[in-house]
Amino acid sequence: MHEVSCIISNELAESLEDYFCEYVRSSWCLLRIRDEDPITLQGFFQERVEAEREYAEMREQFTELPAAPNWREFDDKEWQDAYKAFIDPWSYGDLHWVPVWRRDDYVVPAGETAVYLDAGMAFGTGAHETTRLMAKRLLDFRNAYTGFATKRVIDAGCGSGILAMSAAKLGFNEVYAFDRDPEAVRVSIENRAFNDLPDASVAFVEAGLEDGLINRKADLILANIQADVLKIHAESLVAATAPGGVLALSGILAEEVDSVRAVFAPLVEAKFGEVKIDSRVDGEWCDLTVFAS
Ligand SMILES: C[S@@+](CC[C@H](N)C(=O)[O-])C[C@H]1O[C@@H](n2cnc3c(N)ncnc32)[C@H](O)[C@@H]1O
Repeated sequence: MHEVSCIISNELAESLEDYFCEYVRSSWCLLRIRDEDPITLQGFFQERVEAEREYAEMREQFTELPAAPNWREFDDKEWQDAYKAFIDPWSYGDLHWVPVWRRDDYVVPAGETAVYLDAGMAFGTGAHETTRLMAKRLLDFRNAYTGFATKRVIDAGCGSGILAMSAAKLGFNEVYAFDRDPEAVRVSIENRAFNDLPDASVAFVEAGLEDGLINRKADLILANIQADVLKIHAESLVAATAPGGVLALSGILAEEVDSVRAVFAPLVEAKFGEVKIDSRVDGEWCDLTVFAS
């Protein structure tokens, strides 16, 4: 495994976030451990030539990136151990997210639900606040319905498949998940197999928000994608929400929540005649959840 990294300015980090969103670049991340630290651009690749190609493409657009970034090579075991050391099981209510390599030593109480995961290069280890906010909405939804098994769930931007598989394992039998990143779809399908879920129990499809929601309706939509993208696709997200359903949005920073609400509220009011929107906070992140009446 090859790591490429360099320190970048806050302004460049903002532009790169938009770039990563526009072009699928799942091998890259922006890292700041403590508030006072500078931001590091970091990429992980199996092949160094692939890293060099993507970095060179980025430098064409962002000329302030250094010509000679830092390179580090890990052997596969060292890399796997470093990655695994960061990820712990997490549970909320009766739902447990367990790294696959902890399958044998993590005890799931009888009658509770475990989802086994290896997110690999996809987003969705279960460690992020934005994912956890969605788990809470999923459990609220499950708890609100006794006949819940007939409810349809969509996971928009499924990453590792963590939310879609949680829905399937909690008993929802019409779960449709999509992501525009082919690597995320590959990882999701692999995770579905780790969980012994039949293919038909949760569909994982490569699609973007512009086409993934066409002709679809769901009683619960979970969309943990960044605020700007949610705003662009607000009409399709509201259109895909069934009457009486729930549209749960995440990936929203606290300072962005009002602007997301301002885009969604009039659409919800126009479609459902009433606006019931709730928001929860976890660290610097918020969700925004619409209850369609
Ligand atoms: C923050 S991750 C969420 C992953 C997972 N659902 C979770 O909650 O942990 C966002 C995911 O949305 C995908 N994504 C971003 N923009 C998208 C778009 N326009 N259409 C579909 N997927 C998108 C990304 O590839 C990424 O896997």
